[in-house]
Formats: sequence, structure tokens, C-alpha cells
Amino acid sequence: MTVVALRAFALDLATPLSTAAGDIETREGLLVRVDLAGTTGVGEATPLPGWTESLPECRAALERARDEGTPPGPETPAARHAVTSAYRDAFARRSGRSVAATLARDGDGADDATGPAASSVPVNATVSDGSAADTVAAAEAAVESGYRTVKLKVGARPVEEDIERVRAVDDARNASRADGDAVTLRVDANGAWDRPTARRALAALDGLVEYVEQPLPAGDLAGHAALRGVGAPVALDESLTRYGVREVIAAGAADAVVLKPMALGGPSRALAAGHAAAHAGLDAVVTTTIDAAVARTAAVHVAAALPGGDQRAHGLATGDLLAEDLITTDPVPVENGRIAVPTGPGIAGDAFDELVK
Ligand SMILES: O=C(O)CCC(=O)c1ccccc1C(=O)O
Ligand SMILES: [Mg+2]
Repeated sequence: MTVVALRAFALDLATPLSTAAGDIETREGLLVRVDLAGTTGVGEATPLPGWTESLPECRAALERARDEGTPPGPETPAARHAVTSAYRDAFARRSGRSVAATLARDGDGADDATGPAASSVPVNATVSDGSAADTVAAAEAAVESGYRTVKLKVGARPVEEDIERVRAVDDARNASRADGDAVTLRVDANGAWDRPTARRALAALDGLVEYVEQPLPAGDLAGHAALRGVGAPVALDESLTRYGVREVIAAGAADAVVLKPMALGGPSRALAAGHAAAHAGLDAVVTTTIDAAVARTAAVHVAAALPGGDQRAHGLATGDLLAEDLITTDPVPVENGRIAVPTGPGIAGDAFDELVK
């Protein structure tokens, strides 16, 4: 397999995503085209410092891959994501199957046969930090458009205000809920809290939210282990990226894990982490780092290939956070809170080929 072309892109968000770790306003990255014995594959690197290498480091790794044939290593996960997902694309296209079909078939070894990939996956709406009124309005709009899981960014304001925000959304969901039409809430603190604050939040949010994502800083595995059972379940995202799934499992630090293929080095690695989590009895959710269409679509295939991937909402509804995307027709639009998994060969057939010549 050879990297034959690179192309840089930059995309603004429609409105900045406001989180406890700062605002995300723009996403820049590179598209990669590979050749696998005459078959084309396209992949995307959209680095996000804090989660991955920087853009210059990513570009340098991809230029080395193109010019010297050196595969990007674990220190440049976004570059590795681009090359390995392009390879998955080409490999699947060669056999006329979708990436999800090839991933589900490959599994994580023979003992991990997981059955066919899901044909669609549920996704959560992603709601920025904001006032209680703005948060309720955004959550209601999401539910109105069909989402059944809503994730609120928390940790950017005093914890009592965040608890009030969640209670306000809960009140609204109970007031408007028709029978059998439950709405699930989850929150993401992006590592903002200290241990006492996290204890307070998890106790107060018990029964209100499905889980609290990354309540404590990434490095505090022991703190997360001690938080389990205090109240709402714990999901780890930044810690998973930093330590890997095996250390998180060994530390007993999480009830669920959040898998970002861009930060983990590509679809196959993200899927392997999901299998390891499932073996240990942990739920796994796939999300983007607010990627462009190629990586977002690749991540949908990963979610579809996970055991139980069609059960729990994934953080893949991030396309609408962008003001514009690489192509005008979204291959993975959200409809009624779900994304249909593309069935054509590869990530999305030849939909991306024109983008990187
Ligand atoms: O999970 C989602 O709903 C969307 C993805 C998301 O929140 C995110 C996007 C970019 C960087 C970090 C994160 C995060 O999950 O912390
Ligand atoms: Mg997160």
C-alpha cells in the first residue's frame, strides 16, 4: 500500500462548541489517498491537540508516509487514523463490502465473532455549555428533531449550576414525554472537576443521567475508580485516550468507555478497544473529535461493527456542528436520532475520490 496524495482542508464550526476544556471553533486536517494494488482508498486526519498530535506533526508524519513509505506510529494517532482508515477503505472496496462488514467479520480474532454489522446506529445530540434556558431549548430542539439521547457539556461553570441545568432538562423531558418515548441524558465534564466536586455531581445526577463522561482529569485513574458506585456511572474518554483500554480496565476506573478513532489511531484500533471493553463488561460508545465527513463516516462503520453497537447512542452526530463539510451530500445524515450505515463498498463508495487526487 502506498500513500499517493495528500490534501489539506479547514472547516469552521457553525457555532463554537463550548466545553470545560475550551471552545472548539475550527477543524483543520488532511485527506489521504492510498493505492492498494490498484484499488483506491481515502482517509482523513483531523488532529485535535490534547487528544492527538498537532497539525504540523500530523502533516510531517503523512509527508513521510507519502515520500518515504514510513507508516505513521502511535505518537501521531491522527496521521495513523488517516492511513489505516484509507487502507480499510481500499481493502473493503476490493471485496465489494462496506467497512462495517469487513470490520464485523474480522472482529478481534476468531473467538470474537460478533455477527453482522448493524444497519443503523443511534446517536446523541451534543449540547454546548450554556445557561439553563439555552440548554433546555437546545435539548428540546434535539428531541423535537428525533434524538432520544442528549449529551450536555458540563464542568465549565459551578457544579451547582450544572446540576440545575440537568434538572431543568429533566423536568422538560418529563413534562413533554409521551409513553414509551423516553429521552436519555448523559453529561461530559471533560475532566474539569476535582474529587469532592465530582462526588457531589455524581451523587446529585444519580438516576438522572446514563453516565458522566470524564468527571476528573485524564491522569486520575484511581480517583475515577473511587467514584464508581458513588452515584451516576462513570465513562472515560480522555483517560482512555491517554492510557488505553487495558489500563483503564485494570484500574477498575470506568463503567463505560468512549472511543475516538481519531485519537486511538484508526478504526481497527478503536474496534479492538471496544472488544476489550465488552469482554470486561464495559459499554463502549464511539465518538468523533468533530471530524469532517470522511472520518465521521468511518467512525459510523466502527460503531456498527461493535458488539451491541446498535443499542447505545454514539457521539457521531457532529456533522451539523460544522458550518460546511468536504462534500455537500452528507453520506451519514441523522434521521430520527439514528444514522444509517452506508452499504456501498468501502467507507462511502467513491463519494470522496474527487476530493484528493
Ligand atoms: O460525543 C459527542 O457527542 C461529540 C463529541 C465530543 O463531545 C467531543 C468533540 C471533540 C472533542 C472532544 C469531545 C468529547 O467527547 O469530549
Ligand atoms: Mg468526552
